[in-house]
This record gives sequence, C-alpha cells and structure tokens, in this order.
Amino acid sequence: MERKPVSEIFCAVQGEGPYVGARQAFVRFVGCNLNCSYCDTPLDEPDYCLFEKVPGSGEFEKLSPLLCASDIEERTRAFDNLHSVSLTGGEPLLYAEFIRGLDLPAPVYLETNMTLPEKAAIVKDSVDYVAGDVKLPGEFEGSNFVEHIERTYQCFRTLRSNQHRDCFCKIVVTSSTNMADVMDVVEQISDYISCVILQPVTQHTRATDIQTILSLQENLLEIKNTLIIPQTHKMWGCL
Ligand SMILES: C[S@@+](CC[C@H](N)C(=O)[O-])C[C@H]1O[C@@H](n2cnc3c(N)ncnc32)[C@H](O)[C@@H]1O
Ligand SMILES: Nc1nc2[nH]cc(C(=O)O)c2c(=O)[nH]1
Ligand code: SF4
Ligand SMILES: [Mg+2]
Repeated sequence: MERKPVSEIFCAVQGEGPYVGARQAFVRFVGCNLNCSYCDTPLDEPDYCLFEKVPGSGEFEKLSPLLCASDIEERTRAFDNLHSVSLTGGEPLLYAEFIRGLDLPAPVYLETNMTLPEKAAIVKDSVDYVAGDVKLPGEFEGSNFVEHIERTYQCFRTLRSNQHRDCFCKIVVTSSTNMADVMDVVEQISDYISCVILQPVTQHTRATDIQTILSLQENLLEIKNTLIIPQTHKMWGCL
C-alpha cells in the first residue's frame, strides 16, 4: 500500500482567499519543490502526523508520518459539515497520482504553487477548487524564471475554471514584489481564473506598503476582479 508523508490533519476554516470562513478538513503533505523566502510552513520531514480529532481543542493524536489513502479518508471522515477538504503542504502536486486515487468526504480544494504541469494534468478531474499561487522572481531559489513562469501558465491552462471547477490565483505581495511582473502574469492567465487574490505577506521583514498594494489592485481591476485578503486564520490563532 502506498504511503505519503503528511504532517497534519485537522478541521478549521479556510483562512485565505475567496472561501475565507468555509469549514474545511486540512491535509498537509510534506515536501516541496520550491523554497519560498516567505514560506510560513516547515518543509522538513516530521516525526509524526498530528491529528486534531476535536476541532480547535489543541489536542493532537500522533499518527505515523507516512499515511495511506484509507488513513486520510478515515481521518477526514471524522469531521462533519465540510465545505471541502483542503490538500495543502508543502506541495501536494508532488503526490498527484496518490491524490487522484483519494475518496474524500467533501469536494477537493487544492492549494498549489502551480509549477508542476504534468502533475496538474493528473489531478485535473479530481479537484473542485484550485487556489493557484504565482511565484514571482526572487521569491524562490534556482530555476530559470522564463521556464518557471511557462510552467505556471501551463498549470493554469490545465486547472482553469470551468463548470465543475473554480480556479483562482493567489499572489503573496512583499515589499520586493515588482508590480509590472504581477500585471504581466495576470494578463496571461486572466481567462483561466475567477479572480485574483493579493495576499499581503504575514510576519515578515518585507511587509507590504499599503499604498503600493492598493495601487496594484487598482491596476489589476482593469483586467480581472481583484481582492486584497490577508491570512485571517493567523489573526485569531486558528490552525
Ligand atoms: C504553505 S503554502 C502550501 C501550498 C503551495 N505550496 C503554495 O505555495 O501555494 C499555502 C499558502 O500559504 C501562502 N503563504 C506562505 N507563507 C506566507 C506568508 N508568510 N504570508 C502570506 N502567505 C503565505 C502561500 O503563498 C500559499 O498561498
Ligand atoms: N485556516 C487555515 N487556512 C489556510 N489556508 C491555506 C492554508 C495553508 O497552509 O495552505 C491554511 C492553513 O494552514 N489554515
Ligand atoms: S511553494 Fe508553498 S510550501 Fe513550497 S516553499 Fe513556497 S510557500 Fe512554502
Ligand atoms: Mg498556511
């Protein structure tokens, strides 16, 4: 039986983007192909997968850090009235074949860095919501930016919004974000997404200037509906 590294399973509300407040089960896969400068999530292999059985209790059962599909299905089924199950990480698309095989208790909400187009093709008919990040120059190590952004466009084409799937784009904005880069990217993907979310970076030395981000929103609104939404779960200590 195939097992994949998972660090957390819990129930909370979506803290980011257009579905903020929606009740979700979260499954956090371990491992990532990028190393973003602002990343708020540990990328190392943990000793356990922490399972919070009672939402908000802060009491965690320690599971094996390697889980099979039925372990994930059983734990997420413990939660009621879910809007969706968020598959996050790390980068969940590293485990695309495994994700395609999951039988989850609610629609699937994928959080992804949109850099693995072959993997995106594998999950495209198995996901209902796509929170697709765009990673801009200077935010991650290695990789030729032109090739990187082509892979990003290919992921958006593959996972685009349609009758069965909502795909939106999230861009973390720091003081180093180049506004022209953001405009170029949104021009390229605007037909594939329902909206753009500008997510000001949280707890970081390169915090965003408010006037700059409002001006970016004003310009993006010429192309696509654009919302500025910070990470809300961190405001009230929710997981
Ligand atoms: C930890 S990532 C996991 C999913 C995927 N690897 C990705 O980057 O989209 C989940 C979300 O958190 C965002 N994020 C990470 N660190 C952040 C920070 N310091 N401030 C704001 N958003 C952050 C990412 O940009 C992404 O939208
Ligand atoms: N409440 C809550 N909302 C989230 N939205 C994206 C998250 C993530 O880490 O992927 C996250 C998370 O970890 N918690
Ligand atoms: S892609 Fe996501 S998980 Fe990976 S380093 Fe960047 S923010 Fe963190
Ligand atoms: Mg997070």
